[in-house]
Amino acid sequence: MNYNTMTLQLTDPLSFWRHFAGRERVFWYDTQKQRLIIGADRRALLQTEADSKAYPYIFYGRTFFDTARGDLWRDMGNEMIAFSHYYIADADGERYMYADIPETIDDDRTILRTHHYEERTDDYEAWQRLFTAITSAIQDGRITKAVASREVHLVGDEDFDECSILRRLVNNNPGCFIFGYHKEGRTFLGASPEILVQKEGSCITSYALAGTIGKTAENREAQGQRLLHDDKNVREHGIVVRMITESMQRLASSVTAGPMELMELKNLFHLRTLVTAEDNEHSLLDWSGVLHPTPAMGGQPRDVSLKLLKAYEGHERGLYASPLGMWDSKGDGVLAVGIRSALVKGKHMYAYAGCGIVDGSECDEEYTETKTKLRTIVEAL
Ligand SMILES: C=C(O[C@H]1C=CC=C(C(=O)O)[C@@H]1O)C(=O)O
Repeated sequence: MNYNTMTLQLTDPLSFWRHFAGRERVFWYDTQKQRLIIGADRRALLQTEADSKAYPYIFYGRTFFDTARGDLWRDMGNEMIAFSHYYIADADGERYMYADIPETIDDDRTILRTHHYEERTDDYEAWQRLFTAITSAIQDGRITKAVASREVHLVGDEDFDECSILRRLVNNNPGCFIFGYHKEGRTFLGASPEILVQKEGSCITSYALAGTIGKTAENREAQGQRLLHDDKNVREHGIVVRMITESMQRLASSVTAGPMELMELKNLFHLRTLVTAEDNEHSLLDWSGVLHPTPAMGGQPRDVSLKLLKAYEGHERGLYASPLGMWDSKGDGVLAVGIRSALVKGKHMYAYAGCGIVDGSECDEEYTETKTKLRTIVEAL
C-alpha cells in the first residue's frame, strides 16, 4: 500500500486528532523516545502481523480477558488496525502520511478545560469482598498474588473533552506512554508507565513494575528509600520479576533481569526491574502472548487468579491493564499495558486502577493506593 508523505508542522499536534473528531483514531505518544503518532480513519484490519509491512504503523489493543462483556466495551480491541492518515512527529521531523487524499488540518491550540463532575462510585464494600476473596486464596496457598481493580464512574456537567485531557496527560506524565483510542463514541485514554514488551530489532524488553508508595514534595526522598526496603513491596515485586523472566524464557534462551530500581512518577514511586532478551524469531504479538497478563496485572498463578478476578470484580476490565500500542512496518514497537486509564463516553467517564495484593497487604491501604493511581486521570480533568 503506498502512502504519500508531506511535511506538516503543527503548533499543536492535537489539531490533527481534533480534525478527525468522531472518526476512529489513535493517539500514541512515547515520551521516552519523543515519538508521537496519530492515526485516523481505518484503512485495513490486518489478519496477520506479516501484513504490517504495507503500512507505516499498526495499532493494536487487546481486551484483558479474551472477550469483553457488555455494551460499554462493545467491539473495542482485539484488532490490528492500519489507518489512512498518520501524523508523525519524531527525531526525523513532523510529517503527514496519507493513503489517498490529504485533508487540510487547521492548526488550533487546545483550550484546557476545567471539568466539573461528580463521582458516582460507592464501592468500598465490594472492594472488601474482593480483597477478602484474594487474601483467603493466598492463605489457602492457591495463589501468591492477585491484582484487584476498581472502576470509578464520574459524570460531568458537560461531555468530557478528550483533547484537553490528552494535553494534560502529556504535560503531567514524563516517562510514560500517553494513549487515546477512539471508536464508535468512546475513547479509551491514559498515561501508562509500564512496558509489557518493547521490540527494537532483536532486543526485547519488558518492565517488571510492581510495588508502590505515594509521595509528596516534602517526603519524596524518604518515601523512595522506604519503598526500596519494604518487605511486602519487595516480595510483591519479586513475584513479577520471576514470572516475567520465566515467561520470556519460553521464547528466548538468554533472558536477563537487571537490578531493581525506583521509577518515579508524578504522585508515586514504583519498584521496577528491566527484563531483557535477544530474539530474532518472534513478533511483538508472540511476546505479548506469553507475557499477558503478568502478575502486575493478573496474578500468580495466572489461571487461578484470573478465575478469582472474573468471579469477584464487579466491572468489565475491557482494555484496562491490557497490551496496547503500536509497531512499525518492520514489526518494531511497544505494547504498554493500559493502566492509569479511563474510558470516556460523552458525559460519562469510567476510570480504572488496581493494585497487587500479597500476603501482608492491608485492605484500606490498598484502597488508598488505587486513589493515588487514579490521580493520573483526575489531575488531567
Ligand atoms: C494495576 C495497576 O498498577 C500495577 C502497576 C504498577 C504497580 C502496581 C502495584 O504496586 O500494585 C500494579 O501492579 C494500576 O495502576 O491499575
